[in-house]
Amino acid sequence: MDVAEIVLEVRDLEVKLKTAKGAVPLLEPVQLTLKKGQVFGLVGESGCGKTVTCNALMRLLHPRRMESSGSVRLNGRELSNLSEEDMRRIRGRDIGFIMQNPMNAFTPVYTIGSQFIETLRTHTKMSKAEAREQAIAALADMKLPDPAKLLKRYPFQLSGGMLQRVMIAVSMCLRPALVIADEPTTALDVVNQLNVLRELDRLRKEHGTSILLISHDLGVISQMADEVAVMQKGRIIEQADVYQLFDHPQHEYTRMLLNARPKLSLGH
Ligand SMILES: Nc1ncnc2c1ncn2[C@@H]1O[C@H](COP(=O)(O)OP(=O)(O)OP(=O)(O)O)[C@@H](O)[C@H]1O
Repeated sequence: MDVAEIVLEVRDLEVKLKTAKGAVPLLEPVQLTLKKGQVFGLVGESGCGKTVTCNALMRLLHPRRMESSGSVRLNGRELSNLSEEDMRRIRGRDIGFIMQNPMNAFTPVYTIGSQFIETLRTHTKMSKAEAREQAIAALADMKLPDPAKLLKRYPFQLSGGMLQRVMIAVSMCLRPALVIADEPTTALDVVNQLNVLRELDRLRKEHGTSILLISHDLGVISQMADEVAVMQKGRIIEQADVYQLFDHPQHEYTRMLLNARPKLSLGH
């Protein structure tokens, strides 16, 4: 693989839970490599360690309860030894994050506009007016109607599907190299699921963003991912190209997940 193409390289990422009786492993050494513009699917049932993996990548684990080790490189830069301040700059600017429940991503007492503009200004030198213009353009790009009006709304005034698209607009606006999408469609109905997946796919194609897509749903993964890792009990048990994994699953657990998947189609 051409090194210049590698956006994220994770080596021996381990997480342990600190308990009174000693450290309990939550994540066995994980290896991941994401190329530019690639969608990497991380799949597995509830509690297998998907969220712990992405929190460890972003260094968002609770330091008193968990410890992690290993190497995480983003565009060649090692993240594991950066200061907390440098890491804060990277989150949001170089790594975008889309979470399962968009309502949790926004503070209920502030308008969408003030939160969007604040995020942009934290990471750039934009004036308020410039940030507002950028926010409007990003919302329009996500095909959200009347973006200027939308900025004046509060999160609870939007449907789940709209709010999820606002979150994608926020997380993609600064053109991060990597977006971590943790169950981005689980809280949505089927129509909104498809719309959100289509938008993610389009943004990846247009901007070459790499996406780490976390899901328990192999139907979603099959539509989006190029490469897939299957996780069980904190361990990656199988990893392959999406066609290889779906046509020739090696592990019994993968076969079980495949048999349980719902049918979705992006129409391509
Ligand atoms: N703060 C915490 N304290 C103690 N244990 C935790 C904590 N967070 C996660 N765990 C444990 O780590 C394991 C992995 O959890 P994780 O949330 O990563 O699973 P997941 O695959 O993301 O599941 P889901 O799909 O339900 O979000 C689980 O056994 C969980 O109980």
